[in-house]
Amino acid sequence: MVASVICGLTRHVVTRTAPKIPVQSLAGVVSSRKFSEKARYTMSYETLDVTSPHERILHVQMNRPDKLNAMNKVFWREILDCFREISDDTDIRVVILSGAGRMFSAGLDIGDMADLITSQVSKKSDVARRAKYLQSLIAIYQESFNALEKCQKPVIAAVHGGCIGGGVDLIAACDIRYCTQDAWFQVKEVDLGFAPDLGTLQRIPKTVGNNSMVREMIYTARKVEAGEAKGMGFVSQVFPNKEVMMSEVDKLAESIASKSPVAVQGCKVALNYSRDHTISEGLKFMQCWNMTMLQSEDVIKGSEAVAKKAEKPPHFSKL
Ligand SMILES: CCC/C=C/C=C/C(=O)SCCNC(=O)CCNC(=O)[C@H](O)C(C)(C)COP(=O)(O)OP(=O)(O)OC[C@H]1O[C@@H](n2cnc3c(N)ncnc32)[C@H](O)[C@@H]1OP(=O)(O)O
Repeated sequence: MVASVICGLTRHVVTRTAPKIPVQSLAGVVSSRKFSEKARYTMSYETLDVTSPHERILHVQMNRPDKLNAMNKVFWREILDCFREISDDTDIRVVILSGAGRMFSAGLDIGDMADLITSQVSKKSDVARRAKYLQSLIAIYQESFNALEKCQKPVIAAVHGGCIGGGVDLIAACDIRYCTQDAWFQVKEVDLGFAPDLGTLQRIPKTVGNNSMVREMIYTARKVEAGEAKGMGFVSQVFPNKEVMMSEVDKLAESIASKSPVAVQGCKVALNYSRDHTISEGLKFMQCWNMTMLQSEDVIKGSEAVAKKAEKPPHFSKL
C-alpha cells in the first residue's frame, strides 16, 4: 500500500519496477543512431542535460543551476532512468558526471523534502506507518545512486565548487573523481541531525585509506577542501579551474573509451565484486568471468597490437 499513498512518488516506483529496455535491444536490431543525434538523451530529462561530446562518451550534467543542483523528486527518478539506460547502451563506453552553474550540488532539495514530510509523512497517524513510508523512500533514493555503481560503464565525476550531502553520496558511487581547486566536500547530514543514508558511510571508508580522516569529516560535517580530499585519496586529481578539468576529463574518458569494452567492463564488475567479498571469493569470480571473456576477439586484437607495438589501439567492437 505504500506506493499508492506516495502520490508524488508513484510514477517513480513504477519506473523502478519496469526498467526501460532500448527498443533496438528488444528487436535485436543494430542501432542506427549517430552520435550527432543527441535527441534521445537531451529531450528526456528535466534535471539532467545529457550530451555526447565524443563518440562512445556521454556527459551527464546535473542541470538545476538556479538551485545549485539540489536533488528534487524529479532528479531522483531521472538519474536512475538515465544510468539504467546508459548501462544498456552499447554505443556508450564511458560516462562523465558534472554539475551546471556555480557548484556541483547542494545535496538534497530541502524544500522538496519539507513538502514531502508535510504532505505525506506527517499525515500518517502512527510511528510504524511513518517508519515504513520513510524506509521505502530511502530505499528508492539509494537505488538512484546504486545505478551509477551498477552501470556497466565507468563513471567519472568532475566536481567544481561545493559538493554537499547527497552530492558526496553521489560521487562516492562513481568510479573516478576529479575536482577543481575551488571544490569542497561536506558530509553535512550530522549538522542537520541525522546520519547519511545514501552510500557515504558505506562506500567512502572502502575508497579512502584514511579511516580516521573519514570519520573526522563525517562527525564534524566540516568542509574538506580539494587538496585535503586529494591527500586522503577521495579524488585522484585537482585542476586549477573547471575548463581545464573538463578538458582533462575528456582525455581520460577518450583513453578509457579506446580500450576493449570487454576488458574495461570486466574490470568494473570485478572491482566492485571484490570490494564486497573476500580475496578468495574475488579470485573465484575472476576464474568464472575470464573462462568466458578470455575467448573474446578483443584478447586477440589487443595481444596482436601489443606484440606489434602498434601506435594506435585496435578497433574494438561494441559490447
Ligand atoms: C531520504 C533522504 C536521503 C537524502 C539525504 C541527503 C542529505 C543531504 O543532502 S544533506 C545536505 C543538504 N544541503 C544543504 O544543507 C545545503 C543547503 N544550502 C546551503 O547551505 C547554501 O545554499 C549554500 C552554502 C550551498 C550556498 O549558499 P549561497 O549563499 O551561495 O546560495 P543560496 O542563495 O543559499 O542558494 C541559491 C539558491 O539555491 C537554493 N538552494 C541551495 N541549496 C539548496 C538545497 N539543498 N535545497 C533546495 N534549494 C537549495 C537556494 O534556496 C537559492 O534558491 P533561490 O532562493 O530560489 O534563489
